[in-house]
Amino acid sequence: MNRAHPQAWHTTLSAISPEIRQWLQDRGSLTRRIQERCDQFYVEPVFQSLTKVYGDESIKMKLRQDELALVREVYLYCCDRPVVFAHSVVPRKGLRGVWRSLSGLGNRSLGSMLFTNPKIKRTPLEFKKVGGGHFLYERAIIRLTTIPSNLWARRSLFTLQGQSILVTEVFLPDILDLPL
Ligand SMILES: C=C(O[C@@H]1C=C(C(=O)O)C=C[C@H]1O)C(=O)O
Repeated sequence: MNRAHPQAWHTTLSAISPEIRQWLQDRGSLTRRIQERCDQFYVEPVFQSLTKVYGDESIKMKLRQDELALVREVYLYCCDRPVVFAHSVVPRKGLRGVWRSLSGLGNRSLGSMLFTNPKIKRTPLEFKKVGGGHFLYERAIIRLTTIPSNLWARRSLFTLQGQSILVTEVFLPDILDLPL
């Protein structure tokens, strides 16, 4: 726990199970990792809007508090079970630039964009355990029938020609039912 900033995201993981660690620290495409372990993978978009960013995301993306960004939220499913809740943020200027195709992505995985262009660079992953009251937790649990007390989340920036998209993924309990 970062006592100075209890709300902070961490660049290292400690005292967690090897199973969830393998998911959290894998820097490859999460979509592809799930597809390799699940025959019926699909993406379900649940929210997309030009809105103000949440919490510390404005600091992370160097945006003013009142600046609008496109927020895309999806669940990644294996069969009929949600295994990841993803929350992605693109500043308005990025929407007019290199990330303009994001708004029309629909139920295609964002990973199909991010991991096919070698010019896209990714920052190191940050991790955080989120619980009641955190906006990521409150939104991630909407599709869950059994509600855990907290969930592991990770995030990183993908940057192309100086324009970034912040991708945050919240790992849902059923992800641990997939083979490692
Ligand atoms: C970044 C990836 O894309 C995944 C799909 C997303 C989407 O479709 O919005 C968002 C984040 C990821 O869970 C990936 O597959 O690694």
